[in-house]
Amino acid sequence: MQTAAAVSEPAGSPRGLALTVAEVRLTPILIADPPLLNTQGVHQPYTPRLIVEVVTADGTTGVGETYGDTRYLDLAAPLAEALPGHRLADLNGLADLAARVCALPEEVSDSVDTGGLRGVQTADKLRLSVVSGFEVACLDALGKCLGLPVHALLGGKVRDAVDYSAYLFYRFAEHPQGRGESDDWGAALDPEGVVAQARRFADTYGFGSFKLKGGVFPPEQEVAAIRALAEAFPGKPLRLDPNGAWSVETSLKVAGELGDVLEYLEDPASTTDRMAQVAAGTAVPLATNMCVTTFPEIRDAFTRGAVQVVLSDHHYWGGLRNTQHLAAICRTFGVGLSMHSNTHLGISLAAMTHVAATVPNLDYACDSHYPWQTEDVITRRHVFDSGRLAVSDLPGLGVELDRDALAALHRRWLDDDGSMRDRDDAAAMRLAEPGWTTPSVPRW
Ligand SMILES: O=C([O-])C(=O)C[C@H](O)[C@@H](O)C(=O)[O-]
Ligand SMILES: [Mg+2]
Repeated sequence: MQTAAAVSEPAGSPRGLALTVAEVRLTPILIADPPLLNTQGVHQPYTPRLIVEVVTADGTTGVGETYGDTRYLDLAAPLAEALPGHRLADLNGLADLAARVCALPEEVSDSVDTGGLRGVQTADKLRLSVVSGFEVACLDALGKCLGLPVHALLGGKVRDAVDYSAYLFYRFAEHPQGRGESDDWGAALDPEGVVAQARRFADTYGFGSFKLKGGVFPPEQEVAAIRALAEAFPGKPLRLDPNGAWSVETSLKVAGELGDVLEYLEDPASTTDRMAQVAAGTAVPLATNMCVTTFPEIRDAFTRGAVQVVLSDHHYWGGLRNTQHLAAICRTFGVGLSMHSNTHLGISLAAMTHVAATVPNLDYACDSHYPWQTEDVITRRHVFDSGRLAVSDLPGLGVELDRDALAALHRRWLDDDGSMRDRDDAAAMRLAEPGWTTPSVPRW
């Protein structure tokens, strides 16, 4: 085991070498995903992720995970090539290195694409999403070398367990045209289906708060589903997230109808401007993982009171340390903080849990898609107990790569004809509803 002093060893010394990246492995994979509905369409049967491994000169391996669509892979490749020789502890240098070596795709500029479920798509955000996977891998390796858990490298945990929330989706029983894997959840397309799904989440994982992904059906149907949840789970925190599908007027109407049971309303309307108008007309807190997903968006949104809770996603924000910086800014402005989740595996869930453990102002139970993911690349799946995950004190992230599982999921990626390698919920929906296109917002 290395000592903490070894972090500052000269790079050429034997101990310094042990803390230096010697090799990077990138493994794109496709993981099974159920037919979950959102305002853009339905999840494809398989979704891409990228697994990052950094290997030190003494053979220690650290793992990270991030989005795996082609545009992320294109940026990850040159960073992987440039990383050997980089010191694990030089995390600040990672983003600089990425800025130097990653040529951005031509179609991404700093001002394009304000739509989509992941908020703006700027060049910086795309690159930071890639950097996040490398940062987590370096932290995992560093922790293993030093015998310290990642939360200790981030300054130390302030809690021993992190609360998660049940992430409910309207869903089909099967993927359109019977593609992909089957499961036994059945369809959830009405309030009864949503309550049954919530009941199973509560019974299996002990979750005590519930988020419903909305923007799928006309708002009155989703209001009815939230009312049904409130009746089935009296007093439990409830959230509704239509991913910006509503107008300001519709958002205010829903806030008025559900104000007594909602913990917060998540991205009822798209854009900071619309969110500010909604916030001005309701006392229901507004949360976002769409209009504040980058540092440059913070000032406008916070000074206008457009959002009361930021749902951080360490991938978007550039890693675990940037998430801590975001937390400090939120604290300064009196804005709440929690965590967003997209389809992800156990490496990212471990990373989320480590950073969440270090943030004093983590005010709400975090989102996680993890219960929907039946496949993983770690040897022991995370287990929610009473809706919480214990914070690991093992060195690094505390997870171990399952090489057989990784190889099988990579094989699926290799065998794919290209149709699953970039997430496209609208394309998947067209198989159920020919002619479907991504609805423009506001949809209602
Ligand atoms: O909270 C959110 O907005 C999300 O998690 C966005 C995701 O893309 C979600 O809508 C999904 O996976 O369908
Ligand atoms: Mg959201």
